[in-house]
Amino acid sequence: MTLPPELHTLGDRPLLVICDYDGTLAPIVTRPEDAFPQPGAREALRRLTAHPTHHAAIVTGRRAEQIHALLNLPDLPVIGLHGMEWPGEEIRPPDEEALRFIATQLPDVPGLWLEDKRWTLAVHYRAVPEAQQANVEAVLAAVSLPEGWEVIAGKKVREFRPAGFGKGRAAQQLALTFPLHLPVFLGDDVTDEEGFVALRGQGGVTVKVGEGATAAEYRIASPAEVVALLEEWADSSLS
Ligand SMILES: O=P(O)(O)OC[C@H]1O[C@H](O[C@H]2O[C@H](CO)[C@@H](O)[C@H](O)[C@H]2O)[C@H](O)[C@@H](O)[C@@H]1O
Repeated sequence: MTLPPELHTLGDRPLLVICDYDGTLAPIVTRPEDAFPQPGAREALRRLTAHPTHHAAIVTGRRAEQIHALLNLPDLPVIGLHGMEWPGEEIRPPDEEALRFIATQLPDVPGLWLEDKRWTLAVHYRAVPEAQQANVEAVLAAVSLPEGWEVIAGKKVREFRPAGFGKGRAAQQLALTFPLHLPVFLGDDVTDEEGFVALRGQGGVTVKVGEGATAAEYRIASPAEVVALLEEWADSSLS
């Protein structure tokens, strides 16, 4: 494993380590309920959460409660639903009419399944036969959106959500909450690109996990490499 050398020496500021979950802390698998953390991820995050100077947080497209169930780290802040859900904050009621309107337009294709997150709707097509996936993408792109809604692309998923959120805003807000810390954002998916752009604008460190075009400054290969970095940062102390 050869990690970008700059990531070993991030300077003398305490770190604010912001991680995405799927594809970053857990390998991508067929069924979201089977996406268990990469070995070592939980312990490294536990140590970062308890660290005297560094901080850690998760920013995810999932519901925060799912991440808490998977990681079992109650003290680790989790921002869920692409920035809609913040620890200790009341989330506005879901727009059920908008969700119904979207659902009525979805295609009935074998293998397609809906992940109802109450506030957003993720349409997964990983199990649709490969030859039909481009067509499914086109149909999902043509769904007529309720006012104030948007659709975002992820790995074999399209997610319908209220506009005005996103990982970029979430990462920015976290960075503003800890202005003395150096924000570091690790993510693997298209939705993480907003986070990379936002934090590059604030002098943060951005790390893309895996292949694909990216706005991140650095790239590493896999969740196993994420764990190696988290362990190293959890070991680091400021002199
Ligand atoms: O922001 P994240 O923490 O990365 O969450 C993004 C989405 O992750 C999940 O779906 C993705 O991972 C699944 C498990 O590996 C995979 O089966 C699926 O194809 C991927 O799209 C999750 O189900 C979504 O709700 C999240 O938005």
